[in-house]
Amino acid sequence: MSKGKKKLTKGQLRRVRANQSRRLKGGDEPQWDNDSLGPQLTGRVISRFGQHADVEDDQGEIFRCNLRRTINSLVVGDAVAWRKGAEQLAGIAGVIEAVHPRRSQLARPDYYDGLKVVAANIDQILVVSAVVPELSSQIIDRYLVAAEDTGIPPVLVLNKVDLLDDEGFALVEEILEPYRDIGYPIYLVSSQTGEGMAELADCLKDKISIFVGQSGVGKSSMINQLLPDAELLTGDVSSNSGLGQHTTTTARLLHFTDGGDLIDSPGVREFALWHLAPERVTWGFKEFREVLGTCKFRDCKHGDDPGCALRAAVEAGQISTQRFDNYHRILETMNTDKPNRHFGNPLTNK
Ligand SMILES: Nc1nc2c(ncn2[C@@H]2O[C@H](COP(=O)(O)OP(=O)(O)OP(=O)(O)O)[C@@H](O)[C@H]2O)c(=O)[nH]1
Ligand SMILES: [Zn+2]
Repeated sequence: MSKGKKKLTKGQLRRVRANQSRRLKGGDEPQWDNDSLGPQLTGRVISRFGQHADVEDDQGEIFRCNLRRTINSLVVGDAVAWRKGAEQLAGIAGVIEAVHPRRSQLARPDYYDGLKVVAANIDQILVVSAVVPELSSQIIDRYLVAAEDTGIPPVLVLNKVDLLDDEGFALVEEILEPYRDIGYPIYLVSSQTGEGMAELADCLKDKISIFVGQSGVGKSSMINQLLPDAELLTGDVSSNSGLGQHTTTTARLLHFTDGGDLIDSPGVREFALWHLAPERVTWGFKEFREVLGTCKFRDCKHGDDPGCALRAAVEAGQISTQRFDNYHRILETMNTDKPNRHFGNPLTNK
């Protein structure tokens, strides 16, 4: 403000403030009066950016919408009630009025918001690993714990099986056996030769899935095969709308060729267990649950503690040694990673 400027009266100040807050909340966006809005419709948010969201209606048509100010959280995957405007206003086709209750949600740590929800109504998390560069049960367990924490069922996918000979297959089966035993579905695939991909497509049908896994395991190769239009993944819907380049960093919902949907975004892919308390990690090993609470000491660390029921179960062959060892290694690395635990990914150290 320049020095010579006259002070505003109280009324002027109030109006300026009201305008400012309206602007912050997207109040400068075009609004329809009730008469020019159609009947309430159902739809699904396939992309969210700033004060807008792209809503897909039941016929598969996409409409860019404003949000009613009463909506305080809206993410990709949300089921919404919305109305179409009589005509488009500045590229906006309608307004989202309400968000239906979510059956699941995925959050990631955020510098400003603590945990930030990034996607909703996900039915399954595909934990992708690969023969190359490395098949690590510890990395699988990290993702499984993170998935268990969300309550969204995980599915294991092992890619690049084209690189395995018979001996390799036997080794892989050995590593995967503990997961079969505790009931996780497992798909062995090659996105290169197509082996196992039809079965995987079947598992994706009628569900909203996300793919997680370390860089290089072949998520993109796999997704590109399963999607009708690979460029959609990095495509920028906003380029012709004048609304800026928001979509490359935001999560998006896309449709698989054989049915089912994918939610994809860099943020979602990086999802991991930065933020979990040690007890939650223990709980994330789902076969431990029936034994937990039966150790001799309530604060049992399940190490060398006397009367540890978990260790006894491992010794009795009820719980896999591989899983038990991974559990301890994960806790150790979480302890040493503490300073950046909330803002870095322990899987990639980024
Ligand atoms: N042999 C073989 N190689 C594969 C297969 N699937 C993917 N690859 C190769 O693995 C490498 C990594 O594949 P991407 O699809 O980029 O892996 P990604 O998981 O998407 O990696 P990020 O994009 O870094 O997250 C590429 O060189 C692919 O060609 C497969 O089934 N068999
Ligand atoms: Zn114990």
